[in-house]
Amino acid sequence: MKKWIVVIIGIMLFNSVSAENGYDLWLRYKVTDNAVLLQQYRQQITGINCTCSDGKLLAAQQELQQGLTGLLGKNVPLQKLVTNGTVMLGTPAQLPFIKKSVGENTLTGLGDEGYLIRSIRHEGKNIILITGNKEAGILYGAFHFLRLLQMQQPIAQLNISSTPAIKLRLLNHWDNLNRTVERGYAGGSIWDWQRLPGYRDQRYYDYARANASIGINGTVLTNVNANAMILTEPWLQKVAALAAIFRQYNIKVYLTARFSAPVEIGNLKTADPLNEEVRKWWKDKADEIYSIIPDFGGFLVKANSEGQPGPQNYQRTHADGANMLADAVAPHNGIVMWRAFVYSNESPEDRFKQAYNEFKPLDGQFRKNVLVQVKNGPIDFQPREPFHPLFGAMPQTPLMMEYQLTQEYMGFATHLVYEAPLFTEVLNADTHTKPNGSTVAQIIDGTADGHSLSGMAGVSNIGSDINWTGHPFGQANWYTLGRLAWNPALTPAQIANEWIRQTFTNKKAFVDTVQQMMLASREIMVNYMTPLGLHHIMGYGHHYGPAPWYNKAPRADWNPVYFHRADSTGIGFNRTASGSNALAQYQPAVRRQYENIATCPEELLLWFHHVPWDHKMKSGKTLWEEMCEKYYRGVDSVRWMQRSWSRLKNYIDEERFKQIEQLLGIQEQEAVWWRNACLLYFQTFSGKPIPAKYEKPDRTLEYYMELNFPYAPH
Ligand SMILES: CO[C@H]1[C@H](O)[C@@H](O)[C@H](O)O[C@@H]1C(=O)O
Repeated sequence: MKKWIVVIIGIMLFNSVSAENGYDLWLRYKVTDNAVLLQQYRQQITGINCTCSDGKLLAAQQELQQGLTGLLGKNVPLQKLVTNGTVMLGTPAQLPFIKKSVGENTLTGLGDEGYLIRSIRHEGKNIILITGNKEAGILYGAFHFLRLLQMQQPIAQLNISSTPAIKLRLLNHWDNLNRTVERGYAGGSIWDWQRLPGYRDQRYYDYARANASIGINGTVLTNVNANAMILTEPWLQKVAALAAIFRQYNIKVYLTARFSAPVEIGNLKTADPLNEEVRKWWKDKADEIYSIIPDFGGFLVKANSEGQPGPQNYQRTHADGANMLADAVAPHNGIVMWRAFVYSNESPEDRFKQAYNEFKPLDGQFRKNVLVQVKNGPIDFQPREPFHPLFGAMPQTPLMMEYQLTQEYMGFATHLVYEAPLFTEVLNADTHTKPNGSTVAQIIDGTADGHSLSGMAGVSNIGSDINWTGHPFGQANWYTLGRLAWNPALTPAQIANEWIRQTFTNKKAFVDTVQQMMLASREIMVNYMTPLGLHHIMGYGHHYGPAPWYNKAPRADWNPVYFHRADSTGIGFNRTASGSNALAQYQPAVRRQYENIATCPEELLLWFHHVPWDHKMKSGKTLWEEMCEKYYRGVDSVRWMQRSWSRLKNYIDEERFKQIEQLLGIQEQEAVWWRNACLLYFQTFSGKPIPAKYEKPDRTLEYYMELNFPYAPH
């Protein structure tokens, strides 16, 4: 009998230690597994003192108590007394000693969301002070403090101050009201509309905690391909229930506004933005929304793009449309994010150019509370794109960055692709629009042109899967968005390091290996999918797997052949003056570099040039040989990731180890698929064989051309 009890308890313990499904994201708060450090932490942290008067402070205090109790493996009590090791939370207004101890200037510099974490002496005791002018800052400071412990950093002499560089740090959900998610690969939408507002799922709290921990302060709940129903009263009540939860975590809710809503749900005959009735309808609608959700953030709008209605339906401009909505929300301090991802109904000669052509002339015409939201590149979230030429081209308008966390063109939730290198590559690009510094980062953080409104958004990769993002490493992309929006100067290595230590373990061998994998993963994907500036050669519609041969789409610019333009003379899209001249949209310094085939970075070559197959590359190889080399290297590198991962079995739980092992297995097969399909197809133009030194494709081009999604050659 006794033996059985021991066995059962043993199994329970084993399960509680080993059951890891990724739900906790990077907020695991497991007991510190370094005995020396644990002892120190236990002495340095003895209790929490908080003058909690407000929801955000309460959230900070709860998180600290939960986190510290977990990390220290003992109860960390709330206490009124100040003792050695007290973690004290409060604003200078609540704790007047702070002003003297910290200094007024330092406090002013923190703004509304910044924080200080300091080891100080107070009432003769050594305490850790977490303060900010507003409760929001303290919440962020509390999460930073927990991060230090999760990363096993020293906390003896803390003197940390931090403020966000970007004001609006947002997730964009492409979630539909029927709980499907456009381009979502991690299950259905986490918004349980049917049971809202009555049922407040624990997931909403955990979602908010995760976002707050990385500084995300807003979420657009609904798809940009919008449904006007969300703006009706019963749905707004559901939104209000979410807003009530998120508010405590300093997260505002935003909605997408369908431009034709006045017609669809308002019974008007028109949605013309200059029509008085229409304008009044939106004003009344905004008033109604704010009466239900007093801190509503505002609207995100996709208009006159891919069939969505917009002001151009009435011969009005994007500025007319945006300003009408901006006027409606302005009395409530709301904002409008108007997307620049537009392309017309007819196939353009070069889709690259359309956003710039439509928006640049409107610079200066938008209201103060409008931001134009621009995708990182000119086409559509490809594995590599040059920076969008609108960055720097509209100095009078705050431009907001839109990244895509969900991996629509990067292997869905199947491939391990860490996106931080892609994001920072764009941020660090110099637009050359100002003599003294005008990187994309400086454009979007508002410093280049003196805008106080600034923003960065990521199209969410979150769904109802247990681990939120489908692929366990998808969490890192969500994590990255928040951290980069807070501080665009962070490097991919820093962010990866933080994420790995919190999500898995601090063990050096694991951290080093996984960090290397993550940092390499984006370029690896580029190599096996679209090396040397190839783009948009994926399967039509579903966007999964290679289909460079496809030419049957209803419009030319949805066809891969439109983008790669391979023929017997060469491959690539000529966007120089002798071609579409899209390069004219960049500043001369950028244009000159890209338009000269000798100075154009090879990684962007086929974005801008139609290059002969025997063109000599920097390596001395011909273009064709180089292309083969890249595709083969891409596959080899996935195999390297597999080998690296296989050595890590003993460092983490079996569940996540196996998941990632299996996913890497599929990624390897699909990298081979991309490589073979693309090279076999392009070979029909290059006229040269795949060099004999490489492993031979074991399938024919016809085989790949007949594959139909979702059937991949596994
Ligand atoms: C929401 O629609 C998406 C569409 O599904 C997607 O394929 C493309 O990336 O971009 C569109 C957009 O960004 O509006």
